[in-house]
Amino acid sequence: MPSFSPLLVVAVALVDADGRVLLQQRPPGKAMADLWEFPGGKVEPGETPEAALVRELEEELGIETHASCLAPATFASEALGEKHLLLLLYVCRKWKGMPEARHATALQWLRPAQMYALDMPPADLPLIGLLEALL
Ligand SMILES: Nc1nc2c([nH]c(=O)n2[C@H]2C[C@H](O)[C@@H](COP(=O)(O)OP(=O)(O)OP(=O)(O)O)O2)c(=O)[nH]1
Repeated sequence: MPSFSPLLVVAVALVDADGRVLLQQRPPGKAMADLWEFPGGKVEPGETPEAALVRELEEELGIETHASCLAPATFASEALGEKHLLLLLYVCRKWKGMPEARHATALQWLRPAQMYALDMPPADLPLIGLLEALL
């Protein structure tokens, strides 16, 4: 019998005043180590996607934002091992604080077109063109 076990993940394109987007590098020892990703993470049971993203941004980058500053942009849908990843991507242009790499190996700001040169998770690749058109 076919089964569907969704993994709900939220992520964000933080966009600065120059139209550049923040990516973070996943740390060694984690799944997809060293790949460049949009900040975010799994939605916990009982959490709204927006609350999860506000929480992840505080935990991972030490920045503060609000659900009203998160604009839904697009999504990715991709098999991931036994599960199926549903990644909701938001755009955010307003936050407080300077992002710092609390969990990631490194951070970088770059234009969507520059992302093609980086190693990113397979689910993220279709998102690049969409961000190029959007930003
Ligand atoms: N944050 C993020 N995760 C992504 C992206 N692309 C992608 O395939 N993923 C996958 C990698 C992981 O399987 C999953 C996110 O899980 P995670 O382990 O990073 O989430 P988390 O921060 O809640 O971490 P943890 O508590 O499980 O350690 O989504 C992306 O651009 N950003």
